[in-house]
Amino acid sequence: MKQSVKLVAGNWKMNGLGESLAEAETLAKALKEQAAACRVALCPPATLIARMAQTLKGGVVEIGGQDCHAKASGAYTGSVSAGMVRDAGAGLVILGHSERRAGFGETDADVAAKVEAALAAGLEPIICIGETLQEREAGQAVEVVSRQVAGSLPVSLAGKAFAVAYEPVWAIGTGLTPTLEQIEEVHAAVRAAMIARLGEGGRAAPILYGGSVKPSNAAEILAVAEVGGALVGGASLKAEDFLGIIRAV
Ligand SMILES: O=C(CO)COP(=O)(O)O
Repeated sequence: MKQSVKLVAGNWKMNGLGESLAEAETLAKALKEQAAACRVALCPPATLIARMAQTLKGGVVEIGGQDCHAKASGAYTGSVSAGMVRDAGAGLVILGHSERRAGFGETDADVAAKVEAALAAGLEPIICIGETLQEREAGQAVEVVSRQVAGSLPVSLAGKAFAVAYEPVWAIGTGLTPTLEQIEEVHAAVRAAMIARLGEGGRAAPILYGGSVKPSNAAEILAVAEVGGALVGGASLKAEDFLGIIRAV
């Protein structure tokens, strides 16, 4: 099976003010100097994209947004379009994170519309999917992520640069992770759903794992079949932890 180069992306979420900004900038500068065997991206809050793009200029570390609106412009107070995210200096954008699905009511159709907007703006989307604890316990994890892939990935993605991130909701920020067998099972199902949706165009895009990734578990998780990288939350705010994860690839 064709595997693209691994991608390790840090999702800073709504962090990056005061002390956490100082720490994040230290990390960004350390990353710039670091040779990595994988693609590395940082996804700061929208207000910090331009600043981080400046800090990381000339290096290999990429920048991503955490969301964008589905429309290109207009009367959408408080929103930021994909074109604006791109213009600020990002090349990627996280879409459909479970915190947006749960907290802002985003549906698969909303996510698919945002993916179209991201592609139109020249951004590489990282499309997040993942089951809740209740769904996992009901034995529905594979069914849920397969449905999310079918609903959140527009067919126009075939042949484009993008990634899918499998983030079990119950593993985010909890310190809990699925077993390696569970990760392998879901990633295989996600790949099958991507191929069912996009044909051959669903074969190459990396499927990242996200949820309590840290230096101590990164190597074993990233070695699982079909794990094409990691989407890292908490540990991406600490230089030592994020660098440890990158070294583990
Ligand atoms: O939500 C995540 C990344 O998008 C994962 O967060 P944690 O790494 O903090 O569990």
